[in-house]
Amino acid sequence: MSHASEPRPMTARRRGALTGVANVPGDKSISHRALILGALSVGETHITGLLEGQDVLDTAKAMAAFGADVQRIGDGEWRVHGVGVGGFAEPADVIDCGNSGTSVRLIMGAMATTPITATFTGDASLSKRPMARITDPLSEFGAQIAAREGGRLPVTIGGATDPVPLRYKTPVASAQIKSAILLAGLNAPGETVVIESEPTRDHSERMLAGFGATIRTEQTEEGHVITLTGRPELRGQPVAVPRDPSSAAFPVAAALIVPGSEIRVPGVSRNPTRDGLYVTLKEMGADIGFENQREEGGEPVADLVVRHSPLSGVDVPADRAASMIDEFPILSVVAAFAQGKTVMNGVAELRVKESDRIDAMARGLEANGVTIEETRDSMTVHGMAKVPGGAEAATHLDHRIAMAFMVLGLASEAPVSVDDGSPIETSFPDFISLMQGLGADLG
Ligand SMILES: O=C(O)C1=C[C@@H](OP(=O)(O)O)[C@@H](O)[C@H](O)C1
Ligand SMILES: C=C(OP(=O)(O)O)C(=O)O
Repeated sequence: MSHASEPRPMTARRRGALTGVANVPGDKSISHRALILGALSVGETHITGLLEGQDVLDTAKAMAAFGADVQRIGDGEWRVHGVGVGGFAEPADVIDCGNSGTSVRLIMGAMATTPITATFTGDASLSKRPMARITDPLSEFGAQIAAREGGRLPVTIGGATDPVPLRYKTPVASAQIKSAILLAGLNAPGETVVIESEPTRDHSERMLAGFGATIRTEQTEEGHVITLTGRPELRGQPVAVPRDPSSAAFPVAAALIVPGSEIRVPGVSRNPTRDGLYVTLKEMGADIGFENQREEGGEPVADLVVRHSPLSGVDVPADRAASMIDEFPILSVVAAFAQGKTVMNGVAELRVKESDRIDAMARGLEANGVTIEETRDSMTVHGMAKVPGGAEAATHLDHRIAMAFMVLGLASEAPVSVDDGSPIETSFPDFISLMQGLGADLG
């Protein structure tokens, strides 16, 4: 699918308090994995609550291209009949992953140990992002790789004919690297082992176990060690996707900084490997309640109740970064309204997301009157009683940058604009209507 949509300028303005219920979309990470594991299973996977954002739709289309039967049967309700581990067919065309790092990296892993060839492309943002972190370990399984200079897309992978299992220590904390290796390990004989220095989101491990793989996680002197036994027969499963804590972060942040607000965000995943933003906001003094804590679809979930709160700046430790890696843009907006400074440590990975998120936030916040300092792997935001606003921020094809600046404009003195809000489609297609439903003036 091609995503060369027209740029969509957007503006957000201060108005009254935000109130009501925010039904945020299904979790993006779990949605991708439900489709991929469904495609690698025998029998039917019935998915409810799937995020129907462009990133996930690109994964669905790719799974059909590799031979799975993928059907949409209603709002967020999908059915996948898979081909089984090692059963992928060679796609007839190039696999265009659009803006989605998760799609391209996990799918490269999923096909790399099957003797077929596939070529992967993406949009201008994805074409700048590093892929050698995935293709290097995949070549150790026996896959043949051809990539553009610097290991960028387009990448062509000739899957290994006789894959060998891998023992691999990830060079950076990344669930995408871990997941690509585990998915490749599915069709290698013996045990594939991934060692992480910091634990990253564990949806692949939870879901692989749920689909019938033998997988275990141990904390050893080497680090966080995940061991998968190859060549399982995965069986299709029902998957109820919980709501995405990374998407919930935007209405939650807006309610915290807009005076008088009180909102409810039901059914949000509270997976501890995704919880760093919420831990940080509580430390800052945020009034967030976690009601009706329960288990849904193998994940802990809760209903969030969020009220406008006076906030104080904090130091976010580097070892928390992986558990909130996509939330730093919106945290930097919240930090602008806190008393004192907020220091975000160990965030170098933000430089290789859909945009260089440190640079994108720093330039946009500065333009809107906020003082921010950056190093290669840290960001410091100086909070202020009144945030001026009044400027446009560039979003660089990055949905989280676009949503973060829209939230800024809901509480700043003057309106805030972005040059292009169209990337919001990738992860949160109903963002504008959901925020308008809470009383926000944006669009
Ligand atoms: O595995 C996943 O679903 C994701 C992992 C993270 O990327 P990295 O693995 O590159 O940190 C995150 O930023 C991305 O939005 C989703
Ligand atoms: C980094 C992100 O996604 P991806 O890597 O899948 O493009 C994100 O959603 O913030």
